[in-house]
Amino acid sequence: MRVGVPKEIKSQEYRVGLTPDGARELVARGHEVLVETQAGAGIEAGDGEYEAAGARIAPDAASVFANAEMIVKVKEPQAEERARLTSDHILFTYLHLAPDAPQTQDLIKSGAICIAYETITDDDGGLPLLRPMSQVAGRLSVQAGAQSLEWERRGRGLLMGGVPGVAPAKVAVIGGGVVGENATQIALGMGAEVTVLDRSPAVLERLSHRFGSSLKTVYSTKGSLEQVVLVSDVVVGAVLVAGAGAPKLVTREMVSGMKNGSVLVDVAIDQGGCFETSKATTHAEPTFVVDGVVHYCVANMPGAVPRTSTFALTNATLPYVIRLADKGWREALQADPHFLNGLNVVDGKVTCAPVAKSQNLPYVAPETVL
Ligand SMILES: NC(=O)C1=CN([C@@H]2O[C@H](COP(=O)(O)OP(=O)(O)OC[C@H]3O[C@@H](n4cnc5c(N)ncnc54)[C@H](O)[C@@H]3O)[C@@H](O)[C@H]2O)C=CC1
Ligand SMILES: CC(=O)C(=O)O
Ligand SMILES: [Mg+2]
Repeated sequence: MRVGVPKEIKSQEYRVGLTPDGARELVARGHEVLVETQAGAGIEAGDGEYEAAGARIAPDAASVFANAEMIVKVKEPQAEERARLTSDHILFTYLHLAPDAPQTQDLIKSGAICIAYETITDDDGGLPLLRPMSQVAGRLSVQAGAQSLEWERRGRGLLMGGVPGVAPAKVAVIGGGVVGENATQIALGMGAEVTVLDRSPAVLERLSHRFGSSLKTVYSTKGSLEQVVLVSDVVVGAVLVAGAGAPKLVTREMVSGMKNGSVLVDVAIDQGGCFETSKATTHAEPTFVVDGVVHYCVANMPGAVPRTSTFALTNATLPYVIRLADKGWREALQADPHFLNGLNVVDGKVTCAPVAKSQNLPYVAPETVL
């Protein structure tokens, strides 16, 4: 198969969909790899490294899209990239379609086979291609929260861990999955006072077991959530209902009741955000203030650390890229119902139930399109 890797064009996105090592694996299996010039600049993988791995370098995105059967990316295709998609393409990348009607409409119109990293499942009930970026984003969320607490950044002027004799910041983490667990680890490591809320008792039990009495766990209800949020200095939003728009758990009213200079970090912003006052921001201008509360809502947080993130991402995605290239999309998805859960849009039909529901579109079961 001809596999194309365009340079990412989302604001401040320096990851790349395939490393030179990944290209080497595909080439060794008889596939052709076409990489846009400078696509690996953010991980210091020059064109020469891709060429040494057996890939060809394309001068621009247009020639990658025109000559590749499968496009492997990191972020959801931007409008300019969507315009290049045709019914001859397989698109394999993060999509986050539930809150994104314009993208969904463009993918429907393209006729392409669109497989989303974030809805592929595994036997343990996890999301193996979201997991590595959730690990990165969870850890980064606490760094972002700590920085946003600084006075010059319009925060309360608190040091996350305090110092002897002065109390640390209070951090609440809503959602104790992969993002939540990684945020908890870093926040506790920095010396913050940390509370995790989740509506799954099993999740709370797992975290309580891992972190012991240094972590407070709270079963999440409207009432308990409000109580914790109102006294917190930093709140990390880390909930997910796979494929669906994030539930708005923190209301505008709760936000206005928070202390001035408190910080909300909405990691769930890629699924629309779990704070009512959130709107997506970029690394160029990551924060804004509503009712005195600093909001950090960057939808591609791992893009800030492209080296760590690209390698972590491609460790997870490469085996799936290889299966698609070796077998073709139909056979690869037929062989694995978890992989099939990644199919979001095909031939103009929406095959991911939560996406169809979020946007009032007809749903077609993915098994029926194979
Ligand atoms: N902004 C960014 O750059 C990035 C964002 N993300 C996003 O972070 C979010 C979280 O991802 P993961 O941790 O991997 O998901 P996960 O599935 O591992 O964890 C989500 C947790 O939320 C809990 N939850 C769901 N609804 C809830 C509710 N109403 N109240 C309390 N808890 C609730 C679940 O029980 C689960 O424990 C996703 O939206 C993901 O796409 C992930 C990576 C990067
Ligand atoms: C998962 C996601 O949104 C990201 O890695 O950018
Ligand atoms: Mg206020």
